[in-house]
Amino acid sequence: MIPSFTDLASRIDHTLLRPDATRSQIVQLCAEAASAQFATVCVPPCYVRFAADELRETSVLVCTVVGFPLGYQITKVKFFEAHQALTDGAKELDMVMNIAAFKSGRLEEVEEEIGQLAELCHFKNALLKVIIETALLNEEEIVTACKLCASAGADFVKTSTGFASRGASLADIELMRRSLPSNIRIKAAGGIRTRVAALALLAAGADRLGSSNSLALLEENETPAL
Ligand SMILES: O=C[C@H](O)COP(=O)(O)O
Repeated sequence: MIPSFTDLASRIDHTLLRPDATRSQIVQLCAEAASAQFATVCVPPCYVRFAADELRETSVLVCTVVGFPLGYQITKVKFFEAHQALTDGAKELDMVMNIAAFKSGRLEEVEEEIGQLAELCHFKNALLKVIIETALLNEEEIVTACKLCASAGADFVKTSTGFASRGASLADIELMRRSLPSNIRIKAAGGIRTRVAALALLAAGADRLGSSNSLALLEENETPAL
């Protein structure tokens, strides 16, 4: 079933994570999110407090990133980053999994790190999304990463940072949905540019979408393209 405008908007994180993002662009992002009623604005950590202030009289939440975009920061650094973001007003954190440790077979360390951040988020009534960066993983690794995120207490598993060689694909979402328990949600992100692509990702099992082109996803009359 095709979601209504409001339902679709409520599944989107209106995202601006470019390194050259300015304060005035964050003001515009927040105004657009309030008007369209997106789920969150996803902003760089340095703008969390500012965005929370801009959105204080709206229902739009602030989301930010941790260990972004490469994921190989040590746990103490990620924990501090997460703690500061939550103190500044973030209600959702998109944390990059330690892909380097994962690829080295150090799965317990990866799970322990996610578990620490999940516990912190839940203590502060916030949600943790874990970015596994599917562009860097094969199918077996995607399945393993999903199971590890689920057992560590993540609320969502997210496909991509938007800074790797590719973003979310339908195949990623289908595989992730098959690999995750039904209570763990999926966020598709990276390169989602059209309403047709957005609807296909939702139909494949995504619960949330992250896009730096969110307004276009709400447009009804686009040229179909994936
Ligand atoms: O987390 C979300 C991504 O950074 C968004 O990627 P995008 O800029 O390709 O839409």
